[in-house]
Amino acid sequence: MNTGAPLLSVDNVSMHFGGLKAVDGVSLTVAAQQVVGLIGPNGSGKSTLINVISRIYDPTGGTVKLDDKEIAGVAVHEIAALGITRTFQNVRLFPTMTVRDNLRMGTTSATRAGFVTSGLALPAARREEKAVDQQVEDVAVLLGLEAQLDRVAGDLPYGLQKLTELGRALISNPKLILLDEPVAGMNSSEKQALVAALRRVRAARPVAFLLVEHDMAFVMSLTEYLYVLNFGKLIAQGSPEHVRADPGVIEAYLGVGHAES
Ligand SMILES: Nc1ncnc2c1ncn2[C@@H]1O[C@H](COP(=O)(O)OP(=O)(O)OP(=O)(O)O)[C@@H](O)[C@H]1O
Repeated sequence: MNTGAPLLSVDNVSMHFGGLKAVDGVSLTVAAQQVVGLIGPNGSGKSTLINVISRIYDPTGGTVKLDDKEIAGVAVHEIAALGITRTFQNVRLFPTMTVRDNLRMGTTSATRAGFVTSGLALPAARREEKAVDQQVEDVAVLLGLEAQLDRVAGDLPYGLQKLTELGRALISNPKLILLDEPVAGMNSSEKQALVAALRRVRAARPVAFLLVEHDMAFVMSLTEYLYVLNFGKLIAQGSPEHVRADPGVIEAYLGVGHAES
């Protein structure tokens, strides 16, 4: 699947917190429109790596490139305009705002400036606001959220809040969405709804995903390629079938189980 220059290229990235090597010399790539999984036992460095890619952390070492351009120096609030958006392990919506307004918050700063200045009723600003309205409608239809647009986000069931968060990540037409444990806390019908929504998104939009998840059934059903972290280091990579049979991966997971038993 990895033909041509990768969309995302993580090269020898480390993130140390004092003496703790949370991520230690990790390299991985994500091709355009590919769905890649990042798995590993608790504390293996998955979220830390997602936080480096989304510019929450400046890595201690290594480089991250999007479309062959280094993203070091890009501010965290500028990363969506570059083409990388994300969802969080715990839902981070504006709970008192409507779904529609939460989705609007995902538009990039250039578009939002248009939205604010539309108070001046400039024709260009009005056109831009209409375009944002259309983007919101399109994403809501794609995710099955059209009936929820005027509901207050905090009143929605958990699964719909997670879909709203995905919608917010989609609204700026990113090249890459980082999903940090998207099904954590979901019941099985909510998980199925998310899998179906992600399949629709893939069919409709040219977007790649890098997803961190513990739920193996979810990972196996969606990803084309997997990377496995343990104690901050990459210990395996390959197709889901290949990784599932890798003795080092089985040991990493069983090791956790043994330590707990
Ligand atoms: N801001 C921080 N300061 C200090 N240590 C941190 C920080 N963030 C993470 N760590 C540590 O780095 C290591 C990796 O944590 P991380 O959250 O990236 O793992 P994870 O693989 O995402 O785990 P989980 O699956 O449990 O979410 C852990 O030992 C964690 O305690």
